[in-house]
Amino acid sequence: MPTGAQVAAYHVRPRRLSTTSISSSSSMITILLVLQLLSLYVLGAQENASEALLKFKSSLANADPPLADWNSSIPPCSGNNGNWVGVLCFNGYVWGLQLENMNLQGQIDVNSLVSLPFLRTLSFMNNNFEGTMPDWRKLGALKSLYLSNNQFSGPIREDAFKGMTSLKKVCMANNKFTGNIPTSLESPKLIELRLENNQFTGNIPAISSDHLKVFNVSNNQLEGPIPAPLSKMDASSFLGNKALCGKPLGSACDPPIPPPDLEPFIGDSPPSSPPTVAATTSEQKSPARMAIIIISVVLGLFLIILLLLIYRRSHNSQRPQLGREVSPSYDDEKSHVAVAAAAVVTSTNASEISGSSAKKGEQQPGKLSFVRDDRHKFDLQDLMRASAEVLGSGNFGASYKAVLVDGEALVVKRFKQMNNVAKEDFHEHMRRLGRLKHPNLLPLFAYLYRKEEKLLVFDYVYNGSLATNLHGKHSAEQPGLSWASRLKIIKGVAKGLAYLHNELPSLTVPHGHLKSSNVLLDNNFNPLLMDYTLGPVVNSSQVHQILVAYKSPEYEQTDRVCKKTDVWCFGILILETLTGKLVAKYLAQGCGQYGADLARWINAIVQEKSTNSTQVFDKEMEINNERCKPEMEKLLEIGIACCQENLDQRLDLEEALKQIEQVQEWSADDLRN
Ligand SMILES: Nc1ncnc2c1ncn2[C@@H]1O[C@H](COP(=O)(O)OP(=O)(O)OP(=O)(O)O)[C@@H](O)[C@H]1O
Repeated sequence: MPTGAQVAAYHVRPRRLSTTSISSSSSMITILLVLQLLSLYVLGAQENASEALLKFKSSLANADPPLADWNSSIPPCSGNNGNWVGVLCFNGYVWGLQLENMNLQGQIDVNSLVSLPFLRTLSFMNNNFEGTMPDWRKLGALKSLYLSNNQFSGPIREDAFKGMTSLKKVCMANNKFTGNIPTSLESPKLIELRLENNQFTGNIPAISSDHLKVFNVSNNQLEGPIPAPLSKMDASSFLGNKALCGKPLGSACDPPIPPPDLEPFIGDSPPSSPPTVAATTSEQKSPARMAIIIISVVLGLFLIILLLLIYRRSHNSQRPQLGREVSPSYDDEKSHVAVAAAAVVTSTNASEISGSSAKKGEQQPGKLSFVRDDRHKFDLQDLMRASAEVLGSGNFGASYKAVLVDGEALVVKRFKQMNNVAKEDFHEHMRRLGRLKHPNLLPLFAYLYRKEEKLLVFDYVYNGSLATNLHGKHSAEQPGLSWASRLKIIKGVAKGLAYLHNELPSLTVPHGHLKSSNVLLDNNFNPLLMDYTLGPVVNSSQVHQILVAYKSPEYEQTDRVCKKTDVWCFGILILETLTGKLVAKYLAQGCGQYGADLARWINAIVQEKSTNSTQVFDKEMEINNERCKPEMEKLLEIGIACCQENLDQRLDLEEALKQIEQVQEWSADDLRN
């Protein structure tokens, strides 16, 4: 975004020119002329911007209807307001394009954007752009570039970002990029780089920006050592690759293979003595000798490995094995939980070791604390023996599904941003969570306390989350959620929330992290809230970044959250459930500027509702069923009333629940008639 100073500086250019050409006789005339020139200049700039954007639009496929209001009858910007959809303005200038979720295809005509001097941010996320990476270098002043969730493919040239030294955020996740990660991405100002879920190969370049906060290359085909500056990132940022090694992953890297020109020295003349001309000549003449050397080295290595294996076997049979035995069929990602758990074991401090069966001197796992009496207990070793897979990585860290030997499926969630709370306070809070009991809450049943990280253990829920059910692929066998299911889910969520509010009246925001991936669905599509009531133990410096509640308008405006903040999160959940529109990226850390984007997301739904109330609903529901439609509309009204920025106008939870229950009663009546 251009600063006022930048814009002023830009205005000054024509002023200097004009002052030189005007005589100094009358300063008044000068000022008038300057102002006139200035306004001509601004008008000119507006026209340029219109032209540039219309040229850009003409290169797109499917631009109408989403960009239908892009036309020259009105300038793209008035002050800080964008008159054209997706155009971000400052002081009358275009500083960004945010063309997301529009099903856009075709070419991105970078050249046409060159004449927008203050363009700093571009987002084309969640569209259908295909083909190779456009050449952005002509937009050298760009600060953020969001291309995630498209179909871009092929390799990216090494110098694709050369000279773009202002880049702070680059998001290219969920495309089909191949080849190496371009080294030109090493912008010194980089804060965020997201490349996950592509097909990048080779090594990770040494990206070393001091500002880097978000980095993700998971689910590519990368290999080799993780560069040292990136070792401070979370391990989940590197999962699902071909063969990455080093910190923060558990796997150590192999020592580097000696360069080929050193090989002739092995077992021959000492490395320090330079090869004689005679020796060199004889080596060149004797490939057979080379082959013998290579074979002996390979045989030697084979023997060493064999000896190591024999030693490990006899060693292991003498003492219990720590960590899961990784069967050869497990892929890298699945075995990672064992690595994670092993990390917990090896660094557990002695006072936490479960005592009863511990033999002196043996390494023991940390002790799991169980918070419910109605569950059978097991220890961390059982967990480590479990087969495991990564479910995903959220704002806190990764979550793993682990199936115990007896077939019980669990979810282990790692939390790293909970290390500022005193140990006893943490235990007390976990016990408090353990006492909560409601049909719409997923119960916490065990946890592990370590200073640097915490593990929380829950039941695995087979039907997935509301998010995956809403936004995943649907087919005849797996249809989308029906209206009745959605209503049942919303009602259950409201009841779970109301229970938390009643049970925890002293908490400012009793849930604090409500979003569709934190609502799981049991076999009967009853919702189960998870990740609730974590606010009191999350590091206060990170709550804003991590918890959804802290992305609310009131937090942005007043730095405070309140009970109605949960209602705001609930309102968004209702709108997402009814429209099927993806909101996750607006709530996620990083990609996208939060406040304005989310407000726009809500407003777009409100506007769509007023122009065509059927259009706004997810087509997967029975939108043409005349008996359901009034109910859907009523629920939508409630959702909107929960999303009001103004706290006085926003429903309180009790009222929202009451109104939602009425929707269901009408539904039952309707169906009976
Ligand atoms: N108990 C569970 N049973 C089944 N799936 C689960 C369970 N817990 C989490 N998941 C799913 O695993 C995935 C990762 O969850 P995780 O909680 O780590 O991230 P998130 O919900 O996306 O973000 P956040 O960390 O902000 O809560 C999500 O799709 C979530 O719905």
